[in-house]
Amino acid sequence: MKVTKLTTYRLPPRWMFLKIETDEGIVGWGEPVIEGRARSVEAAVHELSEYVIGQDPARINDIWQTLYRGGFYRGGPILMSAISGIDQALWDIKGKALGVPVYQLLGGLVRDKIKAYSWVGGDRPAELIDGINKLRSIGFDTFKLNGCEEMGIIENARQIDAAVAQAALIRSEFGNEIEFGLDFHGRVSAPMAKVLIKELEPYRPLFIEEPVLAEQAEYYPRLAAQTHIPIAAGERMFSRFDFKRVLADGGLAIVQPDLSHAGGITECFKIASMAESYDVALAPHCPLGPIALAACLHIDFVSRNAVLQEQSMGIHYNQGAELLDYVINKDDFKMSDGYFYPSNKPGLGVDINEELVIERSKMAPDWRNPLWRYPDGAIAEW
Ligand SMILES: O=C(O)[C@H](O)[C@@H](O)[C@@H](O)[C@H](O)CO
Ligand SMILES: [Mg+2]
Repeated sequence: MKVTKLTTYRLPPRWMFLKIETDEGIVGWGEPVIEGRARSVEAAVHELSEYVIGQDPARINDIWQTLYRGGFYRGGPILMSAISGIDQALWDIKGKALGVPVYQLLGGLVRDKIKAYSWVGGDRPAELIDGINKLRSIGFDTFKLNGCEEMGIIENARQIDAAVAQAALIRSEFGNEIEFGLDFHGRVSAPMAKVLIKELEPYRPLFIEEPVLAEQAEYYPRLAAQTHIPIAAGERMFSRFDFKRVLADGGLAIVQPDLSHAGGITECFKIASMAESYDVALAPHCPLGPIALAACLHIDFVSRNAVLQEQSMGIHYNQGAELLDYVINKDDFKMSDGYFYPSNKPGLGVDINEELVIERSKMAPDWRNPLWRYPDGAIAEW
């Protein structure tokens, strides 16, 4: 079998799908994208396609190594997201050619289901109680919300208290009936992370995500030493080589590689195993579409240290399309009582409605995240 064509479709809300065709008629789908830089990743996919077209799609490892090492420069969000989507599509092809789900090719199920969590509250957390109640009614008991709004490098007590108040409100309303992660979203400086985490201790969030920016990863062990709250990060790390330093330095209780940014199934399977060797949990990051989510689930179903799966149903970013809009059979994502269950379909197990994809790709938005500024006009981390 040989790869014959790579086609990309930028789509609402802010996604990109990649279709890889072969000379035997088997097609694989991937989701290479960096939210807000879709066109850059699209260019990277097509630049890398010369190393994929004409190749045997079964040789995923060799293609991955060629894409990663073949251009001298390597890593980073754009190239690794392009590699991720190509990798996902190649695994989809392999599973379809062999008639088995990808997780069977990775050693089979290590669990019967994986717990999902849902975002609540949006960019500037609001209506948390209503949001959580609505999501509880469809089976979720684990949530994630932004831990704060803009946070100055040195912030005043009012902002700190406002951030803490939302955690206090959730605990006072729901006690320990539900769990919630707080995503600092990289908005918090290292000095303020110490202050905010200390004030949050009494409310016992399930984890604190990206307490500082990935470029400040040396603070993870220092922050972990001052708190009992598990620290999570990983969406802005792009290969084993980013994760190895962080795992060796310690501090992370949960790694959150993104299957569409950190090298795809091939690389994230290895990252999951590296994390397990440090007794670190896995919770793949996935605010994206159905192909990315399917790729995450295959890794969840073969990784003992997988604990939680992010998914984007109802996420505040999904304006113009929802998670399963482009999926022909919504039951591909069997979900009940807040858990996802493995699909028995071959490959990634997602049948994409290509006709709809082609039609909606004609109105693909150039999504951008908001640009936040402090009162003094300086750029704030969003
Ligand atoms: O945890 C999450 O889902 C992420 O922090 C998410 O909010 C961002 O990755 C966003 O998608 C960037 O545009
Ligand atoms: Mg996050």
